[in-house]
Formats: sequence, structure tokens, C-alpha cells
Amino acid sequence: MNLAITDVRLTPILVADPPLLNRQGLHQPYTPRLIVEVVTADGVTGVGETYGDATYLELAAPFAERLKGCRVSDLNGLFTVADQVAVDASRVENAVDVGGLRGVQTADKLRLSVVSGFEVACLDALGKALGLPVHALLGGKLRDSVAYSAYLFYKWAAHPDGVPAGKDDWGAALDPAGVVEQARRFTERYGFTSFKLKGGVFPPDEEIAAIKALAEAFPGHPLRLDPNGAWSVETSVKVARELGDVLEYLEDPALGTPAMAEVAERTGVPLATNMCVTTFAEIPEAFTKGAVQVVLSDHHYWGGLRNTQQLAAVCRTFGVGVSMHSNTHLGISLAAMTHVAATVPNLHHACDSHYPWQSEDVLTERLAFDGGRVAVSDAPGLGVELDRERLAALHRRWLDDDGALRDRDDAAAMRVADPQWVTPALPRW
Ligand SMILES: O=C([O-])C(=O)C[C@H](O)[C@@H](O)C(=O)[O-]
Ligand SMILES: [Mg+2]
Repeated sequence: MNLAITDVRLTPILVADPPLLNRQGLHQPYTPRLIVEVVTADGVTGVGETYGDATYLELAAPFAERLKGCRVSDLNGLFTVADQVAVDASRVENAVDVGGLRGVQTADKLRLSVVSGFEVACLDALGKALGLPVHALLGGKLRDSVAYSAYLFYKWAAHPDGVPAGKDDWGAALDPAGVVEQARRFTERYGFTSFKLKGGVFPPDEEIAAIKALAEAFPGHPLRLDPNGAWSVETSVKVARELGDVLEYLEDPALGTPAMAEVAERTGVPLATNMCVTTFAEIPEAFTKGAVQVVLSDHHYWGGLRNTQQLAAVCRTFGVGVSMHSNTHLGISLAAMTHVAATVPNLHHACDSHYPWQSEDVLTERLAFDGGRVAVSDAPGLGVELDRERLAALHRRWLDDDGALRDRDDAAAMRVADPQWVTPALPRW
């Protein structure tokens, strides 16, 4: 068996995205992703997926060049290769990232986000070569399916007039009744039993009312609210007090570990994060201060599936829960998330996934949610197959774009409808 990588293909694509609202603004009608393929000397192809904005592409290309000749089993070596690729310092902020929703942005985190796409592609190829599913390469599954939660968004019915965009049939959700209606559709279509509302869009009282309406419509179901750090400590404490008895957890109510620690100290509501703990370096301060009770891992920016397992082990050591964060992603990443989630013993919360919002995919067959769960595939590798025609079509869209959509920019999308819009200063409320 020759596991040497002889070819690497990088295909940037633009994927349709509905008009979802968050505290930055509005999702653009198309969002960038990068599809990674590694091909071994034996002709086995593995696929991976990661962020597709320009900064990631700039790093992925030289990384891919260096990978030729390495073996798909050299997973630890991927980090060594990544360290050899220089990151242009002007491309990272060393502060909260430009998208503003995923915590600090550093050169290392950028590297890890690129590595993750390649790690998944290598695991897929290795699994196919050995006839083993990815979860077996990660030590074996502990469950046959993984629970996901319905990811509710405040939403417009359509993208702003004049913006070329696909259509969706979800309708608008701009008040408690609209949110409950969206949640009902999620349960009808996918069987989800827990719900997360993306907050930070409307004043907290309106979002409190939406959660209360959900609690009334779905009594006893786990509920979460995530304003992406839009609130002050005082506001966070007030919301936690109002919603304490219905929330499973409150996600990133305030920005940064010190603020989260203060909120945690003053309320009994567990706090989750995908913003103040997004790297191993951020763990000691957050865990010793008791700032978070659940870390939402994202294998993209934590550096892959095996780093996600390591994160879960650290969380277990400190008695901190673990679950998964999600951004706009396709079926390759959902398959990867499902494989790793199946191997994590201390996964006690349903994971986030944007996948239901993505009407387009690059797979021959979409992954299905049944009772809110995704079955863990036992087929070799990830258990997914690329649809090359779909991939080519979405790549064509990327090629045809004049550059406006090649970097995700939710504030720019909002400015089309509201020219005065600027990313709100934090805390907003
Ligand atoms: O905090 C989170 O869960 C996210 O940031 C997830 C996504 O980025 C979501 O907020 C979005 O895409 O608008
Ligand atoms: Mg979040």
C-alpha cells in the first residue's frame, strides 16, 4: 500500500446562504468554502473542507505544495508542515477576528483552520485505503448516531432587493412567533429536540421573549441563546436571571474571559463558549476562573478531529462540558463532525450545525437528520462521495465573482439594505 500524497486539489467555492441575521449584520447570499482533496500514489482520494476566505486560500496553496510526498498517515506531521508556512502578519489581527464571531484571530489559529481541512482529507483517504471508517481511526465510535440541535436564526424572508441570490422557503422570523414557527419547521423537517437561537440581533428583552415563547411551545426541551458577546456583564446577569429556569446554557453572553467569569460567578446558568476559548492557550485562564462550563469545539479552528479529541480530554479533566460549534458548512464537515463526536465520551449536549440552512452541497447524497440525529457511517473514510459536477458549478460561481463575496462580510451584506450600518461596538446592550 502506497500512502504517499502525489496530488492535492484545492477548490474554492461559493455556497448559497439564506438571509440570516447576527450581531455583525446579515449573511451574504453566497459564502466561501474551500474543498480539499488529497490523492495517494495508489489513486485513493480523500476529501476535506474548511473556511474559504482569501486568508485561508493564501495559506492552503503553499501548504498543499509542501504536502506532496508526505503520507496520509503522517497526521502529526501536518502541524510541522503548517509551521513552515509563513503567515503574512498584516493578514491577522491578533485580536477578535474580522468576522467577529469566532474569537481571537492569530497566525496559529489560521494555520490550524487550514490544517483541519487537510487532516480530514488525509483521514478520509487513510480510511478508504485501510477499509476503515474515520471514527475507527480515531479510536472507535461510542455511539451510533450524534444529536444535533436546531440552529434558529432571526431571518429576513429574502436577501435585499436587487441582490442576486437563491430563494429559500423558510420565510421571515423577526419576533417570538416567527422564531417558534421556525423551530416547528425544524422539528417537522429534521426531528430536532433542542434549540439554539442566535441572538445579539434585537434588544435583549425581545430575545428573552423569544426564548420564553420557545419554552412554552416546547416544554422541557433544551434551549440555548447566543448573542456572540453582545451584552455587558449587567445585561448578561439580568438575562440569565430571567431565563435561568429554561436555558440549558447561555452562550457567550459577554465578550472575553474576565467578563464571562464575572457573569458565571453571579448566576447559576451554565455558560458555553466558542469565542473566549478557541485555542489551547486560552484554556488555563478560562478554566481556572470558572468562566465557562461548556466549550463548543469547532474542528476547523481547533486544528482537526484529533485536536478536538484532545480538547475534550482537557475539558473532562477540568469537569467542563464539551459540544460543537458550527458555521456555514457542507456535508463533508458534517460527516467529519459526526465521526469525531461519536468518539468523544463526554459529549452530553446536542451539537450545533448550520447544515439545514445550506440548500447546496458538493456530495452525491446529502447527509440526513433523523430524530435530530446523524447516523455515524461505518463505510470506509468519511463515508461521503464528491459530486464533481456540483463542485465544478460552485467553483464556477467563485470564479465568476468579482471578489465581493470571496471574503465573508456580514456587515457589508447588511449595508446593502442599510447604508448607515456599521458593526456595532460591544457591548451593544
Ligand atoms: O457563535 C456561534 O455559534 C457562531 O458564531 C456561529 C456562526 O458564525 C453564526 O453566528 C453565523 O454564521 O451567523
Ligand atoms: Mg456561539
